[in-house]
Amino acid sequence: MGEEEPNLLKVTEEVSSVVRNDDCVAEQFQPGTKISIELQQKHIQELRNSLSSVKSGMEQLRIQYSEDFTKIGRQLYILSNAASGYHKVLEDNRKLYNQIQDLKGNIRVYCRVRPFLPGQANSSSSVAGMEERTITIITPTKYGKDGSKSFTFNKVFGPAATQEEVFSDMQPLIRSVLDGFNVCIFAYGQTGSGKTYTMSGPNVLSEKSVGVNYRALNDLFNLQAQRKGTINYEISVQMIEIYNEQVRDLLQDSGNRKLEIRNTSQKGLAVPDASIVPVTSTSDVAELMNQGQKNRVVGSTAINDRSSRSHSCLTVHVQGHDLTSGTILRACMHLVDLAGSERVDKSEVVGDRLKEALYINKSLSALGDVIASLAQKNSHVPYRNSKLTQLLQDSLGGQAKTLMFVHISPEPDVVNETISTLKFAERVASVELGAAKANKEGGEVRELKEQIAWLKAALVKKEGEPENIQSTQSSPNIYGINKGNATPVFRKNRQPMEDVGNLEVRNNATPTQKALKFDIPGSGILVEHNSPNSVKNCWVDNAAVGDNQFENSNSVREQEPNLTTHTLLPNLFYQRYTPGPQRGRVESIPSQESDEFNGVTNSCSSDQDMVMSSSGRKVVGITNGGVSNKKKPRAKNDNNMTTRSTNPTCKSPPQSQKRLQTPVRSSVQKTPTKNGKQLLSGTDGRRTPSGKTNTVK
Ligand SMILES: Nc1ncnc2c1ncn2[C@@H]1O[C@H](COP(=O)(O)OP(=O)(O)OP(=O)(O)O)[C@@H](O)[C@H]1O
Repeated sequence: MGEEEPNLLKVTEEVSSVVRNDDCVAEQFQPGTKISIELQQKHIQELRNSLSSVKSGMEQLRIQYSEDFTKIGRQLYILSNAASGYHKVLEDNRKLYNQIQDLKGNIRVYCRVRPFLPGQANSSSSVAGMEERTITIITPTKYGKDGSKSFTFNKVFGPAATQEEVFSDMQPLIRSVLDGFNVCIFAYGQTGSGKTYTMSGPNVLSEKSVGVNYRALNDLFNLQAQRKGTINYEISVQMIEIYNEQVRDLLQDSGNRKLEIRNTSQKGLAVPDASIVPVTSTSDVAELMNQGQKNRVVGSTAINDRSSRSHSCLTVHVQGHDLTSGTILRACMHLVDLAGSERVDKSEVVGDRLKEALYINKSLSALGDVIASLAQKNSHVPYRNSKLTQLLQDSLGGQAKTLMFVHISPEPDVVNETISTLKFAERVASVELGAAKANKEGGEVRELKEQIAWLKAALVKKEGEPENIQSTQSSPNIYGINKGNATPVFRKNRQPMEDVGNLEVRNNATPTQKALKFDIPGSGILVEHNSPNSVKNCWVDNAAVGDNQFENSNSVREQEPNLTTHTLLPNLFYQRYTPGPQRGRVESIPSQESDEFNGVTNSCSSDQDMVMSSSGRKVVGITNGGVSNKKKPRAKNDNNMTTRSTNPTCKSPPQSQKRLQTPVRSSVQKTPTKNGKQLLSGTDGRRTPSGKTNTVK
């Protein structure tokens, strides 16, 4: 404690001196300092106040902004909704437009613009603008005052469009093949504009870059699997090319022979001799496409180093069997990659390439002529001027759903070609084909086919009999079928009813069947020219077949010497007996339209097409025309008629056949006479459109 005291004193002294000093200072500055401190305090207070008011202002602003943002957000939301609604409306409009086009049967036209290729300067493009359905091209002044021209199509795809986008837009069309509609998609455009890219893909394929062909089949397989429980589908493909006006099989690697495009043919194939390969998976398809692409003729030109020198066509055949209703549907889809039109001065081709170019241009110009005729609704359409138009005849003039994919290049130096391509495409879009029809065959048609099969079998038997028809007229057993062993022949040659219903020719068709060429109802028509006696006994043909059919039957036969009667029969028969309101109508083709008629059957599904042709717009239906007209009054005498099918020895027909037999049997029991003469019945018991039965003398 003694030590601490001096320290304490020292500190106290120091403090007192500081206080004194301060007092002195305060005394020195007191008046001004006090004022300034007060001022500063005041300013500080003011600053504080203004800070807090700024703060509250800021808070208000923040609230205001957030309210505004919320409002803007809401409005944006409403706007975006409206925009998407607008797009939906646009999309709906497009769908409705497409539906109208479907109903009118317009050929749909999609346009795709190729991007600039790597290494190309892309500073300027001839495409001035694109919308959903419109494309505007910058034109040389002669095409328009404002230097641009617009074209409208069903859909326009810009250079950035992916393969997937392109495919998804045409997917519904492609899918309709499984509902029995024939479909044709063909890629058109100047050389190097991207047709092969769209249809097949680029040279090196990836999952993303594969084209329509592969995607289409893949999609069909998916649907096939989805519908497995209800419909059984069989899918097979053909791949051909038309090179220098010759049709070649792309699925045959060696010894490729020239094929013919048929007017009517076995199984309704347009090119029956081309390989047809069943496919069940995408790997099958990939393999086939590789093979096909490998076999396709390509060559290098100044415009495209892998230019297709041929038109190629992948045809997908579909047959579906509805497990519940029993309905059979058949349809086919052509996927066509046309060779590109080219100006030979630009493509700088010589020799073989030049020859190819000339063939390509010639066939494309034939296509142009066909389109022009169709657009003008001319009665004569020159389908037969090229193999290409023959192949596409059914799609361009038939009841298929057809889509043309027009391709253009963006380079300004080909703008003239671009414009003529787009003009052509506009013309194509104006062609109305009439509503497409599904190739479905319901129970009634199948029933009739079964009857034919049965009758055909009876005739097979009859052919083996020594007696001719004339000599047996008075006998109830006029065909003597009971004398032979009808049943085994019938059964041996008869195919399962389901198959016969489709009237397909099987490879196991026996020589006996082939020998029937002149002796079945359909071929009985042919007999008329050669054997007048026989025709009197042709109890189906004369009742309903017009003269033109005789001619056409002959022409078919001349062109297709190898066709069996199985092929001829259904076509001719179904021309006459079609279900529905057109049933029983007869084709009458003016001679100047022979082109059209000859090709009308160039069909994916010939039976059905013949059915359709009787109701199609190109066919003049004359119910009472031709021979049938003459025979019609005889229908009144049904009860007095006898018929081949009265033969009691014929083995039991299919269920449906029994129905037809009934009136015939009763006619046998009644006296088959009129005016004291015995009559040979021409009735087959089938109803004519008027509900009467067909009869012939
Ligand atoms: N949409 C596209 N995206 C990217 N490249 C494309 C597109 N379209 C085409 N190409 C490329 O452009 C080139 C020419 O295309 P492509 O061979 O398909 O033309 P083309 O119309 O079939 O020609 P040609 O008629 O001479 O056979 C190819 O290299 C192809 O890969």
